[in-house]
Amino acid sequence: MPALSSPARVVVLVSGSGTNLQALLDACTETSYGARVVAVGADRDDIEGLARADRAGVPTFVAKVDDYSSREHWDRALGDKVGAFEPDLVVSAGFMKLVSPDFLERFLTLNTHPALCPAFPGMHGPRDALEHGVKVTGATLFVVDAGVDTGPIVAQVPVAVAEDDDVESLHERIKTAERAMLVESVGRIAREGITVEGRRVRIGAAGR
Ligand SMILES: Nc1nc2c(c(=O)[nH]1)N[C@@H](CN(C=O)c1ccc(C(=O)N[C@@H](CCC(=O)O)C(=O)O)cc1)CN2
Ligand SMILES: NCC(=O)N[C@@H]1O[C@H](COP(=O)([O-])[O-])[C@@H](O)[C@H]1O
Repeated sequence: MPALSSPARVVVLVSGSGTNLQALLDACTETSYGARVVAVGADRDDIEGLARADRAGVPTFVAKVDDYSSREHWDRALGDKVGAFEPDLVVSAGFMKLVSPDFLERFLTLNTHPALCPAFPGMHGPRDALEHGVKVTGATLFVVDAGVDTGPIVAQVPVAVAEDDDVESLHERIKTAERAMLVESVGRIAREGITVEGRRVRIGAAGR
């Protein structure tokens, strides 16, 4: 991996409430954290994630699939909007669109997912975990690849499923653990670097 800027330049992609984004924005107020959110992008307007960026004084952009003649054009436009901010790292945090191999060639992209990958990929991790009856689920931070939630794993955190959980209560508890994992991992990557060799991800020494 090429050396990261100092502080590392991070573009965050969101589709909804943006609590993971907020956790990163809060962490980035400390110079010692080592990263800076340089822009926030979304696939839709009028979401709290974009409002959080506005309040923090961080530039935003929107790329809606319907505004482009094809999914490929959308993906290229998204990549160009991201690229304009010259990120060291892209963090997909509740971004509900799959990105192409071309996008992933251009940017080292992390995604946070509310399940213990490879279990329960897709858009409904907490629901699928509950329906399956698992007693432990959690969250995974991974390097995005061309599959759906299949990329090399950076970090995972377990969360116990309670007997009286519904999808909302379980997802909220996962999100609390997920935010801490995301903030810790992105900060370490920014300060220490990251190496991805096949499916093995290492943060530290040789990664910068
Ligand atoms: N190439 C990849 N792109 C992304 C991944 C990934 O693993 N590989 N992770 C996502 C986030 N994600 C779950 O973690 C996820 C997002 C979206 C979908 C999906 O099927 N989306 C549909 C549309 C849904 C909608 O707009 O409501 C789609 O993209 O057409 C599955 C998993 C970030 N990107
Ligand atoms: N497969 C993608 C997916 O399910 N993403 C999940 O959406 C939530 C977004 O919360 P936030 O908008 O409050 O950060 C997070 O739990 C994230 O892992």
